[in-house]
Amino acid sequence: MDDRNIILVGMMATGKSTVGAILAEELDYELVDLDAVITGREGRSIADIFAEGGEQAFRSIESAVLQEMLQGERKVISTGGGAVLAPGNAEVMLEHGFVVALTASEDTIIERVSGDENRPLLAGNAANRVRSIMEQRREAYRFAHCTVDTTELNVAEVSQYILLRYRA
Ligand SMILES: Nc1ncnc2c1ncn2[C@@H]1O[C@H](COP(=O)(O)OP(=O)(O)OP(=O)(O)O)[C@@H](O)[C@H]1O
Ligand SMILES: O=C(O)C1=C[C@@H](O)[C@@H](O)[C@H](O)C1
Ligand SMILES: [Mg+2]
Repeated sequence: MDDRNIILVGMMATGKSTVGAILAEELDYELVDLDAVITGREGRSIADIFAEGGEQAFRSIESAVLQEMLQGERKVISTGGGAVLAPGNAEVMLEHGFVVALTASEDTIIERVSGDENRPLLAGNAANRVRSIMEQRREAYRFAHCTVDTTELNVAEVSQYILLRYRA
């Protein structure tokens, strides 16, 4: 039986947290939601970390927690959408598990984030921010071992597909 970690990367609202929870349950693996670990340890919201230290402060906490959480095996690690950005993080993820990139169409992401106030990078016109961030990150998720387009799949279907690929 394969004990490698499964690491989910991808743009905001592609389902990393939701699908990660399903996978961890199915495999009886430890669930690590990076955003939740960061807010739990910091005792403040992601929005507050951004407001108080800027995006750079958040990114350095995120990289440190990521590298720590990647140690060990039998974990499902749902990363935040920008965890792939800092130099070296992609390589360390590839070394420590099976990396799955979740994608979705621009319109799908815009619909999934509507009404959610917890993403500081989407402050202002969320639809325009999603378009511009997707453009900036066009190549950022391509390093993954496999990619799943979630636009037409429900979260159970996404999880089943990942399990098939993981066990193959
Ligand atoms: N395949 C899917 N079909 C329909 N809705 C989905 C799907 N995946 C996720 N969602 C919905 O989209 C929203 C965002 O999902 P989730 O929080 O899991 O995304 P995320 O990738 O963890 O985002 P972030 O990078 O901001 O942490 C939730 O309301 C979730 O139910
Ligand atoms: O895509 C991003 O840069 C982010 C996604 C979220 O998961 C959080 O990590 C934070 O809001 C930043
Ligand atoms: Mg998440």
